[in-house]
Amino acid sequence: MKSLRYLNKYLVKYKWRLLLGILFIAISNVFKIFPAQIIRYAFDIVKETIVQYQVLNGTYFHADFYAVLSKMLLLFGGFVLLMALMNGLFLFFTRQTIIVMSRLIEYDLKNEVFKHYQDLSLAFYKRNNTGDLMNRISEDVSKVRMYLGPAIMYTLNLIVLFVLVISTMISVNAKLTLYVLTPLPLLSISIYYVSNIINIKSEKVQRQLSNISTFVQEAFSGIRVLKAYNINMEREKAFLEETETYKNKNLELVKVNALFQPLMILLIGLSTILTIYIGGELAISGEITTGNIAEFVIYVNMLTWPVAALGWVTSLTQRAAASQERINEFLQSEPEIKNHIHTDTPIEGNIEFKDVHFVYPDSGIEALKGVNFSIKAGESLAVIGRTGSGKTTIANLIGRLFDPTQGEIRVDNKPIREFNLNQLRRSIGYVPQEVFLFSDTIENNVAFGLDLTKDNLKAVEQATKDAQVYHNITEFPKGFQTELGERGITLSGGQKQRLSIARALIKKPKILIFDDCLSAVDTQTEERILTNLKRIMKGRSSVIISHRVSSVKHCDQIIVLDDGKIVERGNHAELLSKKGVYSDLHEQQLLEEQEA
Ligand SMILES: Nc1ncnc2c1ncn2[C@@H]1O[C@H](COP(=O)(O)OP(=O)(O)OP(=O)(O)O)[C@@H](O)[C@H]1O
Repeated sequence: MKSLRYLNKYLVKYKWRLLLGILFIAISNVFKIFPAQIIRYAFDIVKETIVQYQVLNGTYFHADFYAVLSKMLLLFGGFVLLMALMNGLFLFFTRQTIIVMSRLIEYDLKNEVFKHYQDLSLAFYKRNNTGDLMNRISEDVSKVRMYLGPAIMYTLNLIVLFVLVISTMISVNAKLTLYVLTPLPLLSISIYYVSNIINIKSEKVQRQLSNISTFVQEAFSGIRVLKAYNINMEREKAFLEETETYKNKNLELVKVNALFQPLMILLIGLSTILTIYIGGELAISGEITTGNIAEFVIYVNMLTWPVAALGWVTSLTQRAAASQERINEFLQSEPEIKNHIHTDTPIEGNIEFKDVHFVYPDSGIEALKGVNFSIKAGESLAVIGRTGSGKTTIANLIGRLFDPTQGEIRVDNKPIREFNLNQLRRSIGYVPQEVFLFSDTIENNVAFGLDLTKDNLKAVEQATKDAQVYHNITEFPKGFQTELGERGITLSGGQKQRLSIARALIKKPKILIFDDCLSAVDTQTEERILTNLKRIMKGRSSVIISHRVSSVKHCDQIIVLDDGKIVERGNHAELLSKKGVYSDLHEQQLLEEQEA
């Protein structure tokens, strides 16, 4: 339960709504109590006057007496109706304050969790799977909302009602009060157990539903592979198994749910029977009136739902506490990469790696083992090497997605940590190996956060021209407004890569990093992109990571990586003359090209 204390700051933020809610709960309950007393009064009047009415039978006053009595009862009826309406009105206000407060806190909490997610480092995302991250921001926050809304509302309601009803009941007859309230704790405890079983079973249903969603989502996004391997039958069978499990879990839940209502009605009925039986005895002995019995039946019925809700609320609160604990666990995880500098210093683009070592925290793999190089602003550096040699790691370290485990990275002759992290990342145009396009228009995918002003629209056009993808876009019937499906499935691999390049170029970055992003582009288009790059990147630095010699041969400096170490360095001509790894790679790729 301690974890829920975290939410107190939000309760303080919305204190006025909460206080108003409490006031409305109190008022609505007062309107609930009055009708019971009016009914008791009416009962007693009818009981007392019915004898007189019978005595007057046949006299002149008989009809008048009837008219007065029925008018009075009609008035009482009207009163009860009015009270019910007022109760309803204040119940509406209660929900408008407390339930709205819970929705506002849910909104704030979701935003807080998302903002924190954004600040966390890549290592955090490696450690936690996407499903878990999504669950905490959606399901867990919803469970916490149930505590802030219904749980708080029903608890307050119960407290207010208890004070009002029980004190009224005791003032009528303490003995009867004691007897009729006895089954209520039993009701509360049983509801607690039943709702716990319901919750456990619903969670199982929910989990199975997520399994089905993941299954279906993978089936859609991997549709090409599935079709190519023609394994429709196997997938259908697997899907059938998943839905069968879902059905069975749901049927179990339905069974327990079916128990819930009858159990409640049984226990409520038990209290009513007790009220009438013991109340009847007390009325016979003259301790209470028959009107009091009617009044008590109403009180007992008024109490049963809030008392039953107590069991439900306890179970809700326990679940909310567990969810909040999971949320807190994420909110308390600190980003490994911290930003201590909040002032912007213009970045020129000089980069220096001084004996940089890097070990991935989760796998323990030493991806870089003493890497040294420097790039002056305006120069281009190529990184070439076998798969797994550490090329992407260099890109990751320049963007401070990780910090080196040993050695130092300097930008403009200053340790990289002394730059505002946000500004550093804003100054870098990074084209990753795996292109990710959002389900949005081409225009928005390239502009990527920039306002679509007239100037920016021009820049989008220019960037796509520089990335050699403009003519592809204009060929689509909707041009730049073409919507890209999930992960851009309407585009070819090469088109996606070029769109991703355009997205980096539009930023006019001081440092441009191409991480093997020309692999799906033919050599002629590649040549044109690289020529455009020379023009755009004048005075800015570029890092081109590739497997292909054709992508790196024009760079000012080329480093060849092998198992995290630089094994050769120089420009294209120098490396060819060395007749080493680079020259072998060049020959091999020339041969492959000729064969192709
Ligand atoms: N996030 C990570 N967590 C743990 N280990 C990693 C991570 N990323 C890369 N590695 C490991 O670090 C080593 C270097 O990886 P890196 O991605 O830098 O290679 P690369 O040269 O870019 O390879 P490729 O050309 O295939 O992209 C590899 O052994 C890889 O398995």
